[in-house]
Amino acid sequence: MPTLGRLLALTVSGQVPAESVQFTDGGAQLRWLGEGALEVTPARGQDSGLDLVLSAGVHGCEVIPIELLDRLIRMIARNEILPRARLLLLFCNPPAMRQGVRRLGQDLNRLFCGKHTASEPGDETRRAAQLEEWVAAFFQEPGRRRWHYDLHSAMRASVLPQFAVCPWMDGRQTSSESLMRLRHAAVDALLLQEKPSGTFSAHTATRHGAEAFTLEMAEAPGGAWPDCLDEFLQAARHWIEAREPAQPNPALRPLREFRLAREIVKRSEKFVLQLPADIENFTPLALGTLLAEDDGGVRWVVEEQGARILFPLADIAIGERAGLIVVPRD
Ligand SMILES: O=C(O)CCC(=O)N[C@@H](CCC(=O)O)C(=O)O
Ligand SMILES: [Zn+2]
Repeated sequence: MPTLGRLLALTVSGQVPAESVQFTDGGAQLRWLGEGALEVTPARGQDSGLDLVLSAGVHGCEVIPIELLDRLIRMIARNEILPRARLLLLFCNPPAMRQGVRRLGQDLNRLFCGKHTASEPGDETRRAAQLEEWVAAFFQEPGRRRWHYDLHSAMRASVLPQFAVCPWMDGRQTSSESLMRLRHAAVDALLLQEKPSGTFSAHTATRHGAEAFTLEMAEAPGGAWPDCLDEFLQAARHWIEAREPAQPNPALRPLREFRLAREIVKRSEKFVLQLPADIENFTPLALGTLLAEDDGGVRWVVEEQGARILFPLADIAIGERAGLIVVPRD
């Protein structure tokens, strides 16, 4: 296998590869761009006109997405997957990956869309700028299809095991093909964001017009690898090979769509989340349930029909998100 197929090991060990350009046996070019970044160009005559970014490790503790991307890169390097798309493959936050933590300084996934320029300079702001530069160079050619899947893992069980977050965009339209693609990747639900944000998928969607999603992959409790992760790998392989599903699989249930109703934000040190620490994502919430309390008698109570909790987290700084209340989309 070309040594660049070991991008994850190179990234974690901080090594610079001896050769920055290599070829697979099938003639695809692998080009190391810098720490954690590999560009793949299909063999001559194989390019289908798709530019695909797959990223993982924005949060260094989310190991399942890192492992999924590593597996795909190795399969490409071993010529087991023959790319028919240009690929930009990114391990986004090497220092946090080395330490196995979500973040070392600032949350990298809040610094895109240029927000790094207005933040305290540090490793994360520099990395966000670098990732934005690589993406801009990658998406340079007009007229090509642009997709980005930023792989995450919510680090807790979920009633709907795999889900996607669609960033807000002015006049956003999610095509039926992109929804079908998510369903084929064993994604159960889609959350549509209602306002601009500084996530990586928001950046590629709003700045480069890419069809971009944050994908929250299922957990593998106790190392038990659920089938939906293999289904995702199979779908990702098809994206890389530019093979669209021939026709909708009638066995697939439609994607369940949700929208953000409210964001619970910690306002003071007195903030207390009144939910079990191990509550699953997408747990239904009864009307009137007390979710959190904060200074000055502030009470977060469920007021929305069909509400569910997403990303509950008590251990956060003041001003940060402690959870999302989501509701089914009409
Ligand atoms: O906050 C959590 O519980 C972890 C899951 C996570 O990292 N989610 C992403 C979502 C990004 C998006 O809204 O597209 C994040 O918070 O960055
Ligand atoms: Zn994450």
